[in-house]
Amino acid sequence: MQTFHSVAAPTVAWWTPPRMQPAALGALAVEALLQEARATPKPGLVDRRGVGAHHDLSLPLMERSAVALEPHFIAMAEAAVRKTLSIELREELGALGRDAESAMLRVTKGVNTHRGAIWALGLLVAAGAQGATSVKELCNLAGAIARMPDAKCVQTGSHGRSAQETYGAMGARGEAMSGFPHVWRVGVPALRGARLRGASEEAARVDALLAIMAQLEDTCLLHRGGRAALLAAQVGAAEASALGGAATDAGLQRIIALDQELLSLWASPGGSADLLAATLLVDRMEKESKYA
Ligand SMILES: CC(C)(COP(=O)(O)OP(=O)(O)OC[C@H]1O[C@@H](n2cnc3c(N)ncnc32)[C@H](O)[C@@H]1O)[C@@H](O)C(=O)NCCC(=O)NCCS
Ligand SMILES: Nc1ncnc2c1ncn2[C@@H]1O[C@H](COP(=O)(O)OP(=O)(O)OP(=O)(O)O)[C@@H](O)[C@H]1O
Repeated sequence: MQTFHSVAAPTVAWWTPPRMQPAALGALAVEALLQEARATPKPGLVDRRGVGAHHDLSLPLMERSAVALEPHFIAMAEAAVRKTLSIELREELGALGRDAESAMLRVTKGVNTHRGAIWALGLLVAAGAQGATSVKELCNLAGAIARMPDAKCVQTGSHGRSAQETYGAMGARGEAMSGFPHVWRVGVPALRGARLRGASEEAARVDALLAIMAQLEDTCLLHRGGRAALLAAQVGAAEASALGGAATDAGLQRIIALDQELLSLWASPGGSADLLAATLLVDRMEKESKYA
């Protein structure tokens, strides 16, 4: 008769992926900003073709600004390694974010190249440094940090605030406090869906931008061109996506027509561009953390 010996159950060691290091997070944030700025064609925005609806921006300026932000993203990640999730961390990130804005303005001689991006990518880098790895975890944790009060943040007038007062738009703060829904629910699925359909990497990035533009209440558009500009951008982006996006001739034609519409309205979807950079960053962070 066969005897059965009891076998000790194997010890299950919970494997947690190693956290990404601050230097790596800073480098990925800059890479995402460069990829966003260079992605072409983007309606109304700076890209490799030109300056879009901007008199004070250019691709070389966006690139210099992005590179100058690297030590600031690293400092934000280091703060998030040192401190637990707390108001102290929120306040330190706020101070570092304001330092990063000052550095940006020094490099660009006063031009706002990356204000919204410092906010969004700074929060996401901090979430990565705290150990979040998946796209959803990163957005959730960044949202939790954004929802904490920062007593040291002095509220000054901004275009986003005036769009909030005039149109009730929640803007960059609202997007972050809601856990970046336009990144994990819209941008990342659009980026990965386009790649799966065989689009080139650049076309997939433009398609992710279109998906975000079609849904976002972008305070850059509202501030420059009111509800008419926001509607033109949302409808045009949705139509370009429906026609097949940047990988198809019909989609490309609609993108170029939208570019013309936005230029005639002197309007630019800067918030959507920031969330494209955030999308590219979390997409990479999730992949890198699997092998970190
Ligand atoms: C929250 C910020 C972006 C200010 O927002 P506000 O709407 O008042 O200002 P402003 O109009 O100058 O900039 C908003 C920028 O956000 C982007 N944006 C616009 N609409 C949206 C949107 N719906 N979703 C996301 N981003 C958007 C645009 O690029 C725009 O330029 C930020 O500058 C800030 O206050 N930072 C404080 C420093 C801080 O706490 N940092 C912490 C972590 S880095
Ligand atoms: N490729 C890009 N082209 C243009 N803007 C971008 C791009 N990528 C990101 N942005 C975002 O758009 C914002 C710039 O938009 P805009 O020039 O409308 O803002 P502003 O300086 O607040 O306003 P204005 O120039 O009307 O006075 C930046 O904060 C930046 O984060």
